[in-house]
Amino acid sequence: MSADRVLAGDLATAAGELLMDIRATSGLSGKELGKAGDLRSNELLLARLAAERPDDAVLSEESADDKSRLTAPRVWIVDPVDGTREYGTGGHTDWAVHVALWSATDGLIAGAVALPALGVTYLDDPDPVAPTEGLAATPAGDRPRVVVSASRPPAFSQAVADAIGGEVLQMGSAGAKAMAVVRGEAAAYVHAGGQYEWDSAAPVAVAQGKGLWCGRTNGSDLVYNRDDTYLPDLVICRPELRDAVIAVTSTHE
Ligand SMILES: Nc1ncnc2c1ncn2[C@@H]1O[C@H](COP(=O)(O)O)[C@@H](OP(=O)(O)O)[C@H]1O
Ligand SMILES: [Mg+2]
Repeated sequence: MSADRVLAGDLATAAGELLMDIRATSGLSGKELGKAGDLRSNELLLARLAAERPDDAVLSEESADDKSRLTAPRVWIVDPVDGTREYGTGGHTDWAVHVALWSATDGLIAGAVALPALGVTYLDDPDPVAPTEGLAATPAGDRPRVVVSASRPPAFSQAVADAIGGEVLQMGSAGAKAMAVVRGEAAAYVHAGGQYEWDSAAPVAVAQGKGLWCGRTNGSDLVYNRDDTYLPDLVICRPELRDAVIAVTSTHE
């Protein structure tokens, strides 16, 4: 396994353990807990990357954007807490730590998504993931689920579900929703209306590694390490559903 992939996994796991510790011992909750978690997880990720990959650039949700990344051959794209709202709320499993590595020649070349509340970290390797529950409640039936943002569900959510004979399920965190597809708890994750590169880079690296289809809602490729980090829409789905999903999402722009 590549040393970069191992490092991505180690960093996401370590930051996730720190976040669990902060949540258990800080006495904070809600927005205050989210703020503390963002800050301390970011510090851990930046310190470890500076020590172990001093020549690489970093793009983090919680750091000022250093534009030297635009000419760097390798850029780590990290989200110290994805699903900050859910992290701050007791009892949620749908929040994540994202660590991805982008290369100027090959795009996303390593990625890890930790789901700390479930004690698991997924890597962008091709190893199969056994079907699991834990993010979503056990479904009543066997209809495929389309996971969408709980706070900002896209207007086309129900139309996508109808197109694949499925149902809509709201869940926090882009990483958790992407991992719900990886884990077989959902068939597709669709988003529109706003997001940034750090929200999707690591989830997409992992999902692509597992053979899922990832792209924009108009069917085009996701492009990372752009000057403007706004990357507002996203589809991650089982490859056989790609055409049916895009047929709906591409007409809703
Ligand atoms: N309309 C929007 N504009 C900007 N960011 C958005 C957004 N909708 C979702 N996001 C971001 O995407 C991530 C997943 O959101 P959601 O849980 O709603 O699916 C969150 O990241 P953070 O928690 O890292 O801020 C959230 O801020
Ligand atoms: Mg995020």
